Amino acid sequence: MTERIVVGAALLDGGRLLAARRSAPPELAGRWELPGGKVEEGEAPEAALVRELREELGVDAEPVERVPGQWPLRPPYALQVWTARLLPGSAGPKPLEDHDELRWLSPGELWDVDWLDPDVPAVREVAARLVTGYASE
Ligand SMILES: Nc1nc2c([nH]c(=O)n2[C@H]2C[C@H](O)[C@@H](COP(=O)(O)OP(=O)(O)OP(=O)(O)O)O2)c(=O)[nH]1
Repeated sequence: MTERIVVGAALLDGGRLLAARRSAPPELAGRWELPGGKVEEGEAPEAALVRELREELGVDAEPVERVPGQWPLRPPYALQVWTARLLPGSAGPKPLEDHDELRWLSPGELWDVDWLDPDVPAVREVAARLVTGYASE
């Protein structure tokens, strides 16, 4: 079975990370994730990330850097994560699709939300980078 990639965005702004609460499907609703979605056939993952952030949150964003690692989801899917930032002039994120609540989490709040299980190691990687400050502008 060919592996299919789901991209998640660790959208960072002012040293905070955006978390999004899923509204569907029922088995995932209420859990928190990095906004994103499935990479389409022939699409680059970075392009999928930009597209999904526009569709789901109404923002103009750009990928910054791949977070090392890949985390298995329900086969054939696997999660890859990029840090991302809002472009100048972008609207602020709104839960337009798939989510019913958004939260900007400071480093001390990263574990206040109930992340989907596969996101936990990804958020841990992002947390290590937030603390060392490389993405905290
Ligand atoms: N977007 C996203 N999905 C995640 C994360 N962690 C995780 O387990 N998932 C799961 C939830 C879903 O089963 C799947 C992604 O599906 P999705 O519904 O977000 O993707 P999509 O927008 O492309 O959906 P669709 O076109 O099939 O409606 O991966 C995450 O951090 N971000």
